[in-house]
Amino acid sequence: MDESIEVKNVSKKFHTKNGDVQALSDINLTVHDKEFVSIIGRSGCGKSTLLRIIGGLETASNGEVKCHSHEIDGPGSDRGMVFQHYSLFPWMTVKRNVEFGLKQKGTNKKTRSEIAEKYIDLVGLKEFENLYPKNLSGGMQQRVALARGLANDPEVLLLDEPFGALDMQTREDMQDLLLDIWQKSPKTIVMVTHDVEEAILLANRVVIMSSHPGKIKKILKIELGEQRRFETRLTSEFLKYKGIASKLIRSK
Ligand SMILES: Nc1ncnc2c1ncn2[C@@H]1O[C@H](COP(=O)(O)OP(=O)(O)OP(=O)(O)O)[C@@H](O)[C@H]1O
Repeated sequence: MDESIEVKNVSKKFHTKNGDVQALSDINLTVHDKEFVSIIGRSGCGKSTLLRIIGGLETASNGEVKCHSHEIDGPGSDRGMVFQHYSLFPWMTVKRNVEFGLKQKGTNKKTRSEIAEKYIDLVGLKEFENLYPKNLSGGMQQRVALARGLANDPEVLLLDEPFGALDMQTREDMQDLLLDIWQKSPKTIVMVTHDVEEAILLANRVVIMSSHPGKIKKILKIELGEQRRFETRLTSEFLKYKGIASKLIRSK
């Protein structure tokens, strides 16, 4: 399998007026092409910092980070990010928001309209494509953000707590949707989450981090097959993984 993301000996220190914060220490992680990796750990363990370094929004203090063998030195269209707080453009309709990245890439009007409509339909917002973000609920805005991330078709999709602000039911619907999309057309995804079940249900591997400084404690391979659904959570294998991961997160 080809390597998509390579993180080698990465450390990150933030300098603040109250002193230095060692957010990450000696992180080594390889994400393969079309692999789904989730990152989980206690608050402050450096999950978002690691994802932001991969996204090129933050630079590592030490070590190297590569995407398809190219050193990452800033954001790039090969890596798309979806955040918890949607970051939609309030002055653009749903459709324009989804089309935005395609327009930046120079995709012609007809093609970007077709692609945007496909993903808007996929996330169940067909009737809302001409509305503005302020007229949508949080869950709907999150679906727009996901549609935009997918429409850009980056080689790597980086998701930072993408469903964190949603109620449980909407969150589960979104997880099902993401599973469905990933099973139909796999792509490399790295997702940060606080939710152990979400991490296990969606991923091929779960990276469990420890805090202060943020380190990788364990990488858990999840062998639940490709055809996962909401009901997979009820299986004994799933509960076994949940038990192992929960214990690792709590352990010192
Ligand atoms: N820009 C920054 N300046 C200073 N310190 C920072 C900055 N960003 C993050 N940190 C610190 O780095 C550490 C890791 O933060 P990070 O946001 O990556 O953790 P996290 O695991 O994503 O947390 P959470 O689960 O609460 O979102 C924390 O101690 C945080 O205070």
